[in-house]
Amino acid sequence: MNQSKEQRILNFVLQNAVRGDPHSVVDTIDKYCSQKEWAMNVGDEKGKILDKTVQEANPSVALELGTYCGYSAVRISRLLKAGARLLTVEFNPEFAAIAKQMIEFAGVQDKVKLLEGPSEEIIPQLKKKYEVDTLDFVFLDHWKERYTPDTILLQECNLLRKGSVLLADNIIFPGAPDFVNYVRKSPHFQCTNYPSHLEYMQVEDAMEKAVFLG
Ligand SMILES: CCCNc1ncnc2c1ncn2[C@@H]1O[C@H](/C=C/CNC(=O)c2cc(-c3ccc(F)cc3)cc(O)c2O)[C@@H](O)[C@H]1O
Ligand SMILES: [Mg+2]
Repeated sequence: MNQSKEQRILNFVLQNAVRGDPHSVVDTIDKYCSQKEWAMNVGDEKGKILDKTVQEANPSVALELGTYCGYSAVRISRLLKAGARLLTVEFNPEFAAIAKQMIEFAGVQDKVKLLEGPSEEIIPQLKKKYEVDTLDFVFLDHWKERYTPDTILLQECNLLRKGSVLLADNIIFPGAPDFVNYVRKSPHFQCTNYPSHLEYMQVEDAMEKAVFLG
């Protein structure tokens, strides 16, 4: 049976990137998805905004919602300090299997824990099952209509602390209007908008940073 696009992306990385080199894995995925088949990785332009936000936050514990092929998991984890970790959540088993191989090939498996399941089930387990106290950084890149309910759930589960940084992809395209309204209207978040472009396209997009104020 013919391969999925995600399998083709992984194969291209396995054949063209440098094993153990997360930077080369990120660049190789960008090369494939800009030249051969578009895919919904955050990409290099928005990836640079992600990099800066992660470096500023310098998280000990980071969470990603929506692993997909593992592009941003590799991109984030390559910047983490020794002993820091990224928990990434993916509920599609095919995508989780691809991402697992991508993470291992990049050599960041000691920093990344892939949690397979829906975010609304995983988030309430983070404290007890995954020994999380609070989250220093959260990257939201899963289903756009889930950004708001999951942000509320993170607060209900006491997973945010004063200064926790949320960064959301696709604020313009496909768009997350209820999330933007929610965080910008909330007295508990200080928001910053970062205009950019949709991955691999000349289409306007943006990221939104929302810092939890406690
Ligand atoms: C139970 C559903 C909510 N909880 C969830 N828990 C765990 N994983 C979840 C998830 N939702 C979705 N996922 C996973 O996240 C990923 C989904 C991401 C959704 N992203 C998009 O739709 C998206 C879409 C575009 C896009 C842009 C232009 C266009 F023409 C078409 C698409 C660009 C992006 O950057 C995107 O992020 C998948 O791997 C999916 O399996
Ligand atoms: Mg996205």
